[in-house]
Amino acid sequence: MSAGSSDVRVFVRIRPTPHFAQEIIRLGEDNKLVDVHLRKDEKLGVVNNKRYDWSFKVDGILHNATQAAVYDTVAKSVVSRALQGYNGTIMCYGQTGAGKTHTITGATENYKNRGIIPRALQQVFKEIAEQTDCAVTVRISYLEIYNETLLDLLSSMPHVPASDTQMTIVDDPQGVFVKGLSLHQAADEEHALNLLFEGETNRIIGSHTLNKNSSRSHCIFTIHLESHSRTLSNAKYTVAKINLVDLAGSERVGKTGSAGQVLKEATYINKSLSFLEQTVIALADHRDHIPFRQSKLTHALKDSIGGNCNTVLVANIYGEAVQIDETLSTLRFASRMKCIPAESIVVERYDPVRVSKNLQREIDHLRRELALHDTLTKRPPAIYEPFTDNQIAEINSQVRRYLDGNLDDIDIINLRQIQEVFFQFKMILNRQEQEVEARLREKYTLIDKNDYTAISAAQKAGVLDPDGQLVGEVDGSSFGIGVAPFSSKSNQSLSARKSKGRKSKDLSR
Ligand SMILES: Nc1ncnc2c1ncn2[C@@H]1O[C@H](COP(=O)(O)OP(=O)(O)OP(=O)(O)O)[C@@H](O)[C@H]1O
Repeated sequence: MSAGSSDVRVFVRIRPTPHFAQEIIRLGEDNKLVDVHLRKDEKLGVVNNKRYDWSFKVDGILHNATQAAVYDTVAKSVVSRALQGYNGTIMCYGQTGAGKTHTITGATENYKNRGIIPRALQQVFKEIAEQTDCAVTVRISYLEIYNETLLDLLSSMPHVPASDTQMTIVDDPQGVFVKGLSLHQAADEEHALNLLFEGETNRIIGSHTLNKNSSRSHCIFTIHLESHSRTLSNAKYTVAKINLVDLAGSERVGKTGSAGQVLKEATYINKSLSFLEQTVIALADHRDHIPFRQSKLTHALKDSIGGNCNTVLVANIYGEAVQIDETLSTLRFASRMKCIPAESIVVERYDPVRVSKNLQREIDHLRRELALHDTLTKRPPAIYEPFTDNQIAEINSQVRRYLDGNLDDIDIINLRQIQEVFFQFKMILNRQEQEVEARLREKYTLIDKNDYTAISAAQKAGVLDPDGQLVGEVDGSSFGIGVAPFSSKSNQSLSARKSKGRKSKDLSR
């Protein structure tokens, strides 16, 4: 497991407009400061509690930036690091119509204006082609969260089995995953782009005053990368994912003129974004409890916001004066995201097939090594295979002869033979104990030494004295205290004690 430092990084992207409110929104010369200055409301008087100035520190401002420049600034390093095994998330947040979908997906009809996802796919396959030491498998999934329901945007692909069961978000020690979401292996960039276009056509889009193509859902396009070494003996491999998140935009329904279904959707969107904000505040405050499970969105993003992930937020703002409340709200969210701690690590896994092959190779090597030593020291060769029935019978016979005094020593040959000798000793001992017990039962009625009722009855009958010693016979039967099975060690001594004296001759028969 290796670590890499990566705080949550935050960029502000401003949607181009001829009416940019430069008297209200001032961009720092270092391109890292956004100041918002509101004109004092004369009607409220000179002294009032209303705040008029804000300053937001970010990692970069993308003003009039091309799609290519946005990609290089925001995404390039996240993708490169994902190919080294670090999880990455790029998330676009902002009011409706501010340019989130334009940033993350871009204009599909215009190659120059393609967004982060198609560019990330291009970079992934380009870098994979350049790698000589690793073989990387790319898989794609595309999740939509619409009105708190999980939908698979790639379920219409061939080979995806129809499923009646609802998808669920599962917390797994290896990360959060969506059970039931289809994963599609993509052999090349073209194949991966087809998956993106397929998912795009299935997205739920609505229309309102601020955006005629407004996303009515949150969408997470995930590139799953599994990287195996080309050196076959190397069993380690890494798994990483890049989540590209296009959030639905917050909206003031009065402004957007939403009604009916679009209004219902807006309510769900605003509610889930409010839960996202609460989660971000809890993470930034290092609270013990983070309310990830409050909504599907926060649950699905549980391991994608900070923590073990290179997380980048693009805060999309619409820089017109009339949108300043929404801009302020987006910038506040952005500055909270910036406080979330993150330290991504590469989690290495082991390929069980390669591990087993390596171990077999190691065993073969050690056997050859041992055989060489045996030859040099003129020892009998070690045996690695299980004993045959004949070999076991021979060892059993040796042990018997040893116990009977007909064999002085059992030659030690190897570990496996020692284990078999011990096992045969145990078998013979068990069998002898059973025989002894059977003979005792012929002579005695054995009483369980813990069966106090039976012992007391025997004492009353006068066959056992108060110390448990045998004193007589009842109806011709002798009594002894023992327990079945007789071989139980704790009781054996007592039985033996009972047997001694009077019946030892019988036992030696
Ligand atoms: N940087 C930009 N350059 C050119 N056009 C842009 C830019 N940002 C946004 N647009 C245009 O603005 C319109 C709205 O953008 P987009 O759909 O991306 O907004 P959104 O934030 O995703 O909205 P919603 O939350 O409603 O889905 C689109 O027509 C888009 O092409």
